[in-house]
Amino acid sequence: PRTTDDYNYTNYHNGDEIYSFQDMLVAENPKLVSKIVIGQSYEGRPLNVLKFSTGGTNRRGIWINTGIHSREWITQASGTWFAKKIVTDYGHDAPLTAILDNMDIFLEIVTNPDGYNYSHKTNRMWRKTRKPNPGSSCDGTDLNRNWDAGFGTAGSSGNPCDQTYRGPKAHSESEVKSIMDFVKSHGNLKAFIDIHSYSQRLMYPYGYTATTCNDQRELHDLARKAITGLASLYGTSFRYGSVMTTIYRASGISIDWSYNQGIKYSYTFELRDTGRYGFILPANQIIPTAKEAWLALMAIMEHTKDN
Ligand SMILES: CS(=N)(=N)C[C@@H](Cc1ccccc1)C(=O)O
Ligand SMILES: [Zn+2]
Repeated sequence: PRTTDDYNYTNYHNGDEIYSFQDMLVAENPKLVSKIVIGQSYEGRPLNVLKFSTGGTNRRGIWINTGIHSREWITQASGTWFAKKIVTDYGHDAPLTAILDNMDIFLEIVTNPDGYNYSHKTNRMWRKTRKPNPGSSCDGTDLNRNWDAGFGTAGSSGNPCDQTYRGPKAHSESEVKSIMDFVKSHGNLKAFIDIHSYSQRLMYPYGYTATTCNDQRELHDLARKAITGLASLYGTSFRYGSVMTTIYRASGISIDWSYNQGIKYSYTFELRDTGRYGFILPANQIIPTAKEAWLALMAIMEHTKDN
């Protein structure tokens, strides 16, 4: 495709195609979109973050990432659709325009580029990174168990052959460390949203402990509002609540770390479906999935702007 208008959003794309989409989007919208390279993956791929900003200096920001688990292709595809939606709606949709007139949005679409490449070329069901583990024949670390929040406690594995292998130590993986460093250097992020698939859930901290987080009431009410908006489009139903109570104990997860950094509106999505297709969601569900999820994201972003 020569432009992001004739990019085919109804299909899945490999890492190179998504990276060229990102460059096209920046070139087409130089006053609204820029690309920040926050680091590189183990195999040397750039970790690209799209910044959507209408000005100001270090405005309050919203962080969104997709594709931490490479096989969850619906999330990178939705992230691509979100990026195009933002530039399309700015100046035309009043709620989105108000968000961007007050806040910046940071979107990392291919958060695990090595794993994503591997899931296209070699093993569709690959989840982790591609860094070898010394002393083991099993490669890769689970980027959603490597964060410095309850790291190494129950809810992750110390076995490199497990899908939830946490890595040798907290933020040992460059893909996690790069986001951590960016979040800390920015210092003014108010929302942190990590998008996964599948099982149709919207969750907030904590995963590493059964302790109720301080903002549980507000996060629960906002989650309910968000999934109500999501369901208004096609009737898709999401469960919601804390990670621990809604899915299972999970330690070293992104949103427990971001919440403990003081980013109150820390959420994680599990997009479609509930298991019929699982990670292999048919491409004809990409746009409906992205459209309904966008309604939930808008509810969270509007609330963040106003609080
Ligand atoms: C199917 S899955 N791997 N996306 C499920 C995902 C659930 C989860 C998301 C966010 C935080 C904690 C737990 C995970 O185990 O990482
Ligand atoms: Zn996942």
